[in-house]
Amino acid sequence: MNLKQLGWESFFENHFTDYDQEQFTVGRVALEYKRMYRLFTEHGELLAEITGKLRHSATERQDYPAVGDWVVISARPEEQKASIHAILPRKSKFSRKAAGVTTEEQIVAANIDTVFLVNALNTDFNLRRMERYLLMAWESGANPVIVLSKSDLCENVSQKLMEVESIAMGVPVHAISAENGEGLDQLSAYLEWGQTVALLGSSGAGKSTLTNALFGEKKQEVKTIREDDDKGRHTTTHRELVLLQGGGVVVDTPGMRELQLWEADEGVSQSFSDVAALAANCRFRDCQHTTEPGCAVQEAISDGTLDQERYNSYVKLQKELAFLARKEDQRLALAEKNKWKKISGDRTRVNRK
Ligand SMILES: Nc1nc2c(ncn2[C@@H]2O[C@H](COP(=O)(O)OP(=O)(O)OP(=O)(O)O)[C@@H](O)[C@H]2O)c(=O)[nH]1
Ligand SMILES: [Zn+2]
Repeated sequence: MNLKQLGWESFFENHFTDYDQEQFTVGRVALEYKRMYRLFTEHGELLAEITGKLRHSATERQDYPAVGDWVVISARPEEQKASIHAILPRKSKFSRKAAGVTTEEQIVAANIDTVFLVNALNTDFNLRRMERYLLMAWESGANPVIVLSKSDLCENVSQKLMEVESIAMGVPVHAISAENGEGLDQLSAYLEWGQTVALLGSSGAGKSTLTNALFGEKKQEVKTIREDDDKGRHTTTHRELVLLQGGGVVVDTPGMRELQLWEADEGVSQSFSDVAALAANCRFRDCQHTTEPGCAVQEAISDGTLDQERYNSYVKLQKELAFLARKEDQRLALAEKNKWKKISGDRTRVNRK
């Protein structure tokens, strides 16, 4: 496998120079099991475990490898195995709140260049949802592209395109149909050699159909490793990174389907830069945009330049984010405490020797 095709580039290379090049090489995580990782490497596919040292220094879930991560490994190609020593810094990442009572960050996929925000042009069409997806995309560090699918089922595509462009804030918007192939060629620019693409969108939006239409015949067969377990020998074919022939990589993880909003402060200001620009013109610095005199936001709503629903959506997201931030603060305090417990625990063990 060619590292460049897998998405290896100077960003990662620069970080890899910190490691001994004689001893280590790199791989990209294609699938995550409970304790094992399936990696794409120069030596083909390897099955890897993280070293005790890495496990020991990991205090949070995000300290463990995720699909799409580039990891520093020592490879044992003859056994088709490897050990993961470190995770290289992530260029972008999609996270979600890990299930449970605490809001721990769980990384769903890392190092995505472009994310297709897929929304169907029929009954699925919902600007408020698109705003949320945009927010997640900005927050992730990947470049969003809005894909309006099922254009064959829509009578007024140009009207819809205009509506979307009003909230898209300069993000490219493409109307496509996997059914009749319309617009598909516009997407190929994002799928060049070495590029990593992911798709986000609600169930039924047409992600799988689009994936098949775009990549169906391009999927590269990956030589599978046979592995032993107590049930005997078998081969797994499922991968969450899909390699394309002559192209890049598609991330296809179930986790992307369940994404929730996570700490998206920066995303809010980018997605709602129109609201932020208006708010800067309010007479009072601390204007709450409710009943204050000289409120530019309320003015814009009443003269129709700002859509009331868009503003409501902004307020709602702000509230959700404030709530998440409070939970996150509590979680960080706890993580810090646990880290110190772990460190002082180590010291106790050392002292006892
Ligand atoms: N008419 C038309 N139907 C489409 C198009 N793309 C997808 N569909 C149909 O929409 C339905 C849902 O498509 P999927 O690709 O399974 O949607 P998905 O987003 O992958 O859904 P999940 O797997 O639940 O996340 C299927 O019945 C598709 O045949 C299109 O361009 N035109
Ligand atoms: Zn105001």
